[in-house]
Amino acid sequence: MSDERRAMLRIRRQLLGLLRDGGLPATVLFSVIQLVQVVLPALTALATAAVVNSVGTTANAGVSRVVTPLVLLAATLIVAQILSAIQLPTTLVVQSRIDVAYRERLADLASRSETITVLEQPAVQDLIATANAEPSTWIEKTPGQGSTAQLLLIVRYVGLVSSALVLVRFSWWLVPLLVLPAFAFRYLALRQWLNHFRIWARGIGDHRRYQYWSKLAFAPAEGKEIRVFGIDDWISSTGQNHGLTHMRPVWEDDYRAARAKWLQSALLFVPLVIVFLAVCIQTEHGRTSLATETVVLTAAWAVFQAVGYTFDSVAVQGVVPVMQAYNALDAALTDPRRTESDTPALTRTPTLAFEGVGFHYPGTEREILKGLDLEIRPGELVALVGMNGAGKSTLTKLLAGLYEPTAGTIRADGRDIAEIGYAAWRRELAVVFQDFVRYPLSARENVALGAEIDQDALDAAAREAGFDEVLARLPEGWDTPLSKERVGGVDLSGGQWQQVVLTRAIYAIKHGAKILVLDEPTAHLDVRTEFEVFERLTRLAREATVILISHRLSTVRQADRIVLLENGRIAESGDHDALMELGGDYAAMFTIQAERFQSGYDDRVEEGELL
Ligand SMILES: Nc1ncnc2c1ncn2[C@@H]1O[C@H](COP(=O)(O)OP(=O)(O)OP(=O)(O)O)[C@@H](O)[C@H]1O
Repeated sequence: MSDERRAMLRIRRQLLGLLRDGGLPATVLFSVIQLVQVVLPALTALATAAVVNSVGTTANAGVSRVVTPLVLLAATLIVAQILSAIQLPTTLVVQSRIDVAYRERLADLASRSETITVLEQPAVQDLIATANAEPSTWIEKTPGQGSTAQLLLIVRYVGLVSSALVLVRFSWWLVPLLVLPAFAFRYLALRQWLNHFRIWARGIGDHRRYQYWSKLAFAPAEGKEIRVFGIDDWISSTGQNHGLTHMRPVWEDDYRAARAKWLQSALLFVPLVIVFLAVCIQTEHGRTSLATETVVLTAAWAVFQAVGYTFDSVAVQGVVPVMQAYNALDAALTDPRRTESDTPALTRTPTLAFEGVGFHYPGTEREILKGLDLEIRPGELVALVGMNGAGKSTLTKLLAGLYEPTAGTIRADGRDIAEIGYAAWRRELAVVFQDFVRYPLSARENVALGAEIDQDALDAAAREAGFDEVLARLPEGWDTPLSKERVGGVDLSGGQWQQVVLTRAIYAIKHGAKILVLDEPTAHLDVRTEFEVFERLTRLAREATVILISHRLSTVRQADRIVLLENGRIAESGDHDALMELGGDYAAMFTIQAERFQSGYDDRVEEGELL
């Protein structure tokens, strides 16, 4: 068996396995409906034959002979109606349950990698986009649609066997006469579909561009510019051009396919006509009954229905790229060292030690950190300063275990944090990144982020982050959604958002986190608010170690220690007075900033208040 076939078989098995997620009752009901539906044509054939048969004998045997077959026929027709009525809702329930479970597994998979190194690879991002299974085109299918289609493909063979069994009772040669052309019909129809599929997919780039340009007109931000610049005609014609470039080859293929349909039609009708004529001639000569004729013709048509239906195969094809991407992600994101533990990694605030830490980002050569040594004592407030691009944020990402050092080790009380296990280690940290996420959730949810709600601790954290004043102005206080897109929601300013994430970090400390890492948490705050927040952080440092990155040297001067990062190493380290006395780069940077303040650069600060 070729590798391609083996891979396809694996995906088919996987799709069938997904049916478990549909829930037992719904999946069983779905399967029964499909099964009954495919054997119904054979049953209908038999019931119809029984009716036809009984009509001929009524005169001799009385009305009762005809009632039973009629009831049988009516029952099959009623069952068919009932099944078709509940088929759609059952299918939707099964499909959506499978999709929900699949997406949960995919999210689990994405968070399985301890570091974000793999996630940053463009190839992995492409896989994630495909595995996400959000069909934006008719050729793409979700795992739920694929797995129900795969089940149907199998069930249809049951339909084929039941119709073949009915036929074989009358004449064995009817089976190959009908089944073989039916498979040939299926082969041709599928080939045509797959070709259509390929042509459609080839122009996917133009299709996406068409979608982009078509949506532009409705987007509020772009809508502003479109109106101001008067470019609506240009936008719509550009979109249309992409649409036409994509669709022209597809339409040409449609015409070609329509012209080639005669062969498929011949495969469908010639055997049926032969069977029809053969049965008619036999009936004519009294060798077979009208009832037999009815059965044979109905069952013959059912054979074509069972085999000739290709949409299920097309649906399975539509989910193949999704499952391939999922399997590739599964392999790429499996981290053999992952440790799962609910117990806290540390019992007390540890001494942190960066020992000869070197680092370059994956896929790049440039050393961002070069043999960096730094020790941070428990409860110390360390300010990390340096020029743009010096590697300050990189250092915090290494501390959070998002990347692993390419040289050296980071230790907590002597233990390598990689050995502790990053998941357990991160529970000891509260981190505010520069590019934090603004969740469209309530203020309370934005702060607690899934942690248990302790309202007193939330209020205290809000006070310490200076967020309490903003909260007081929010229409629903803690319950106010922090997004204009939510009903009753509000938009916060950049500085107010920073107060939200600061509150989140302080709340985490109140819930046991032992190290607070703040990457420019106050850059958007006005100088006075920043100063107040910093003062509160100084008090917080008694509960936890605080590592703070800031460019405002006037604010960080109160830190226990200021560490200047330069060329991937620690260039200067000490408290403000010691570094000023040293007269190095820190002193120079501080003097420049101080002069700017004194010359009235920021009139919100009273001279001398912060410096
Ligand atoms: N994901 C990444 N992949 C490759 N290079 C990166 C990545 N993130 C950052 N860098 C590079 O690493 C260097 C250090 O960046 P980093 O963000 O650590 O600096 P920083 O000291 O925090 O700067 P700033 O003060 O501007 O925030 C920069 O040159 C940056 O371009």
